[in-house]
This record gives sequence, structure tokens and C-alpha cells, in this order.
Amino acid sequence: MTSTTQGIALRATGLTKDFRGFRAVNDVDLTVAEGGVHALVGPNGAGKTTLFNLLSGFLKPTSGTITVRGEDVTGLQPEQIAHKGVARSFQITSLFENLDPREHVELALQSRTTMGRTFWRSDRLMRQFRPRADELLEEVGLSHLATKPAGELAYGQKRALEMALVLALDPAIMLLDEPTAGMGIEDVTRTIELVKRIAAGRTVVFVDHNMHVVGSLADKVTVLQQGRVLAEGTYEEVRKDPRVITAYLGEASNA
Ligand SMILES: Nc1ncnc2c1ncn2[C@@H]1O[C@H](COP(=O)(O)OP(=O)(O)OP(=O)(O)O)[C@@H](O)[C@H]1O
Repeated sequence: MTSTTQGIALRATGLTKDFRGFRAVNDVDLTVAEGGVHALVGPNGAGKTTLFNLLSGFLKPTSGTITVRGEDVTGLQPEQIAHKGVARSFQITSLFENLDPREHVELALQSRTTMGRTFWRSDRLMRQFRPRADELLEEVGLSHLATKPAGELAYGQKRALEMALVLALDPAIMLLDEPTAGMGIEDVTRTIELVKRIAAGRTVVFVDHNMHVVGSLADKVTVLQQGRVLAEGTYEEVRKDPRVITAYLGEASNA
């Protein structure tokens, strides 16, 4: 690690992504501090999800580089990037309808071990993950639903389970895609508290449209518009920035 990368968890330089001639992410420079909570915001179509997919290896950049703690990870597969300690959540969860939350978390925990590629798993082997699985369910407020089939969980509970699955991977850098999307106020408040706890000792990058969530959690905010970085700073700084106000007013008048 060189002195210029010290204290930097994740860095994108000149990151660009074209989709058949359309530039969704345009020459983005992003520096995420080690231990920081960094929000990506911007009007619809600004390129937030595309940027997330680039950072986690689900999309390959057209040009530019991505480093994790100073190490170049550009073009690596998602699993390889996950091995560097970067894990992401998804906006839409693909849970197994018939498995319960405890089984989901046990599977996520065992995927980190050498047993990860074993097709056959005995109950006895899986049980060794139960204490940690139960701790994680407690952490996300799902203890009382540990044995209910995931297909029967309410929306907010599914999102909480998804958070437990990311936590099971114990990533140093956690990417959360709209952790409060579609939630009612109670679930939003609980999720804010959960992300605060998760962020202790970790780096968190998240996308969220809810400015209350952004203001409550983020120590740094990057505002994107039409694929470019429009503004960057603390929440207080960017919310007063006339360019940001104009971008959001534009969105409101197009709605
Ligand atoms: N696979 C794709 N092929 C073509 N265009 C795409 C593709 N993915 C995204 N885009 C376009 O790139 C732009 C940025 O999309 P993206 O989903 O990254 O924005 P966003 O900021 O996450 O928006 P939202 O807040 O609505 O989720 C949009 O104009 C979108 O239509």
C-alpha cells in the first residue's frame, strides 16, 4: 500500500460505462474513506446502480480503474472482488421461498468456508453455524421469525434478512443498494439504527433516495447526475449546493 492509498477503502478513477453508445457512468472519480459511510445519491437514471454494479464487479467498465485498499480490482469477477472483502446487497432479493431465515443465514455462513462448494450438507455440519446465524438474526430483529418460510415474510422482514445475509459474509466494505426502498417509517428507522451498528468497524457505501436516511447515516455524499459527479461533500454541504437543488427540482418538474 502506498501513502496515496492509505486510509482509502475504495477508489474509482475515470470510471466510464457505455451501454450500446449510451454513457450511463461518465468519467467518475470516487474516493471512499476507510471506515466511512458514503452515500451515492442523484435523480432517477443518474447512474447510481450502474456505478454500484461496476464497483462490485457485476458489470465491467468501458474504461477507468477500481482499486480496493490500493489493489487494482478492475475487471475482476464479483466473487473475486468479494474475496477482497467487498460484499453488496441487492435492491430485489432472491430468497428461497421455502427456506426459513435461519437456514438462509446458515447457508451464507457456510459459503465463506471450505464447505462452500460442497453440494451435500448434513444437518450436523450445518448446525455448527446455528449460534452465529441466531446472533445475526437477533442483530437484524428477526429472531422471532427464525423458522418461518421466507416466502411468508413481510417486505421489510425480507429486506432485514437480506441484510443478515450480507453481514454473514462479514465484509470490510459493504455496498447497500437502497436499504430502505419501499419501507414504511418504522422499518426505515430500524434500518438506520441497524446500518449505524453495522458501520462500526466497517466501510459502508449506500444508495438511497430517502434524504432523511442519507442525512442520518452518511459522513460523505456524492451526487450523480447523468452519469457524472455533480457535487460531493457532507450532507449539509451538498443539500445547499445550488447545482444539486436544480438537479432535484428538474426531477420533480419531470415527475
Ligand atoms: N443494461 C443497460 N442497458 C442500457 N441502458 C442501461 C442499462 N442499465 C442502465 N441503463 C441506463 O443507464 C442510465 C443509468 O441507470 P441506473 O440504473 O444506473 O440509474 P440510477 O441512478 O440507479 O437510477 P434509479 O434511481 O432510477 O435506480 C439510465 O438511463 C438507464 O436507462
